Amino acid sequence: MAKPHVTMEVGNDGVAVITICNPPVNALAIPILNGLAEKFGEATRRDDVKAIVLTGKGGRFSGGFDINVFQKIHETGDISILPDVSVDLVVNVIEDCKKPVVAAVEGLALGGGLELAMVRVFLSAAAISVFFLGGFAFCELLLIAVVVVQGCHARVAAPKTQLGLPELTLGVIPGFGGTQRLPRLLGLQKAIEIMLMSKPILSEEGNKLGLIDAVVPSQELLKVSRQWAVDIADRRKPWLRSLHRTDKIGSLAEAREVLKAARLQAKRTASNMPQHQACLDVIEEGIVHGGYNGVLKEAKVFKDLVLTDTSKGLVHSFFAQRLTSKVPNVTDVGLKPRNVKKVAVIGGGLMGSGIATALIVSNIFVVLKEINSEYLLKGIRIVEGNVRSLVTRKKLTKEKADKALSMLKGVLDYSEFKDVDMVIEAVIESVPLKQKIFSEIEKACPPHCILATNTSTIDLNLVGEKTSSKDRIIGAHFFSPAHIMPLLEIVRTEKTSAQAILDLMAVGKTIKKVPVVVGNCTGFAVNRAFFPYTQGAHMLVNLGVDVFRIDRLISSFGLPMGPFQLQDLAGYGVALAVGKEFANAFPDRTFRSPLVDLLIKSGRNGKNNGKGYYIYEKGSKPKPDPSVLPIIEEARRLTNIMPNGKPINVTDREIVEMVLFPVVNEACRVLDEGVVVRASDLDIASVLGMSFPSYRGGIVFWADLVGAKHVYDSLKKWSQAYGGFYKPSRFLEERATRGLPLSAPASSASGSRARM
Ligand SMILES: C[C@H](O)CC(=O)SCCNC(=O)CCNC(=O)[C@H](O)C(C)(C)COP(=O)(O)OP(=O)(O)OC[C@H]1O[C@@H](n2cnc3c(N)ncnc32)[C@H](O)[C@@H]1OP(=O)(O)O
Repeated sequence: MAKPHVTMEVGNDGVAVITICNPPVNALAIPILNGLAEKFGEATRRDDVKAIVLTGKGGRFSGGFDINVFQKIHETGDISILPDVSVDLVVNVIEDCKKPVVAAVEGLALGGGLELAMVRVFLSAAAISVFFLGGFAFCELLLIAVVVVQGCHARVAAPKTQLGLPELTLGVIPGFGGTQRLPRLLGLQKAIEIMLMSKPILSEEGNKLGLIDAVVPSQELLKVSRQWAVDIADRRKPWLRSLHRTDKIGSLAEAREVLKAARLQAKRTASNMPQHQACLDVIEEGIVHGGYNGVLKEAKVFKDLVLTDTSKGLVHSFFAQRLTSKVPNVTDVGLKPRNVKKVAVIGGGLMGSGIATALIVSNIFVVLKEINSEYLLKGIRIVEGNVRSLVTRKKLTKEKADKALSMLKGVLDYSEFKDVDMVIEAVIESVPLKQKIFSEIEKACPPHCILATNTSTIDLNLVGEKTSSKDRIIGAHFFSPAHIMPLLEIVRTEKTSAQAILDLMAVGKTIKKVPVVVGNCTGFAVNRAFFPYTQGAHMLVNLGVDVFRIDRLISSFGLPMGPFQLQDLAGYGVALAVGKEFANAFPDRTFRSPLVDLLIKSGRNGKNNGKGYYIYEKGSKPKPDPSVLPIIEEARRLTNIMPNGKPINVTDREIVEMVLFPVVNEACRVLDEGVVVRASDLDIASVLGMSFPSYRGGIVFWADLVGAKHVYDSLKKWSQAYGGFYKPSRFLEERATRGLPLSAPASSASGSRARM
């Protein structure tokens, strides 16, 4: 593959077309920034160049600054590798260039990519200044506010080009001046929305808002951009005169109101992430003290944020998610995914209907099978409801919803199965029933058909025991609600063929899930690692800690709700069934709490009947129910584990750790047994399947930030005080004593047993 580079071609029209070449997304890697500086310098100097068009190769303008650089900083702690001179040279040279520059934007212009394209609008004239941050020199652009704009500028875009500043999703803020320019171009409200929600807009909307000058068909993009550049150079099109624009920002008082509302919103939705408030501070600086000061503050804050744990976690999550699509011996052996056009889903309950919904909205034809017309009708109604709710939430247009529903066919027998490419069984968790279904579908389906089960606990070898198609048997473990939750665990046995895995991965991507390939064990990767989560919480309650305090602390840590509210939401039946499954599989480390049984006996079933740990009333938030306290007391009396009969005294931090370290401990076993290909797969699975906060990077990444030694020492101390539930695993002990991160590959630690 060619190294990242920048090309320049000068045409007879006097236009130099400068092209960023760094597939697949033309990330602004350091060689690209250097290349841009060089080519802009050359174009500025050459007499035969009168205008410049900046574009990206391969139909994508640029996906922004190279995120690998952030990762390197996180690994080494060396912030000096952040480009200073090169970035500045680029900006400075582009800025200083006295020739018109037109950005020809296609596909996407994100982050630094969009900021490059925006440069000329806001910046009028530039000079370089050097200032010092934390001991190293950082060249930065100074805007001279009083100089009338000499440059000119335009952005021409192809239809449906994505324009956005998603830097906050990486724990930083826009760092090439985006915090200052976007509000001036789009107005404060819209710019804040784009930055804080990291939500791109399309070129059509950008055109309406004034960010894009023209939207033209892709095949005409370069031609029109060249002509535009020539027209500006020849003064047929006006030179944009943009001093420090404030026309779209409004008065200071109005701006402050908008910022205040945004701050409140960010406090509610992103309380643990510093980049949101920081971004608003930087925007405010520019509004109150002018764009120049805003740019200076942006540069400083950007560098501070790159070093935060939040940025480390989010950048890790970014790469971890993408790494899941690389599965040794599956994606690297030259196989091609086969086309899956028609899928049969067996079972029209919540899971089956959710899966069917996910498939049809992605244009895959679905045959939904039930055992009788009453159940079938119910299933179809659920699918219709799911699709309608996607329309209500503006995730789907009405036309697409109608098309999706036309791709669903309900059936009561197997006659439609003769040409399906995949079956996904989603019936109740009963081994004999699943075995019967699998031996039937083996006969009813064509020989290439993949036979998948959505079981969340049953051993796949058992499911396929009565078939002779073991290579086609695979787990497709969706998370509820299946049409919304982004994780798809693909469970393989020793016999599942690489082709079947690859095909299911491709289907997963088509239906916009993140497929993570895992091994076959009780609970697979996510449920297995998280089974001690609820038990850890119950252990604490039985040790005398307040239920609502635990929930509050876990929510403040960043999970969407605490373990008890989650139990209310899922229903106690689920809690009991799952608890039993894990107690059978891992009796040595199961804590048996009588609390759920007592709650059921007292007529509670969580959110389902409006009575759980919380009171559920329509239209209001769940309220802690004080009448649950005597039931908890009864549970404590039965377990009798409080030392000297008195509640334990624990800090807030210990509470969070006593719930989550047992999860880390089980995650260690998952790693040790090779259930996941790599630790980062478990990280992303925990984020997407359990809503573990992505800004903490996932369960293993977070544990490594905390430190394996601290996790190990704590668990050891608790296991001595409170028993085997906390006993550190062999893997954790080894990593902690050898000073190795939990995420280090098995080869870094002798004795680890990778089984995949
Ligand atoms: C100073 C500045 O203000 C700071 C910045 O600009 S920070 C960067 C801001 N930009 C972003 O956050 C965009 C990040 N990228 C994305 O959202 C998506 O990759 C995308 C929408 C561009 C493309 O999505 P999609 O087509 O699904 O491809 P996707 O699989 O995600 O990416 C393709 C490859 O490009 C890489 N990539 C994408 N954006 C990248 C970037 N900005 N830097 C480095 N690599 C990047 C991915 O890691 C992946 O690599 P792989 O093939 O080795 O796994």
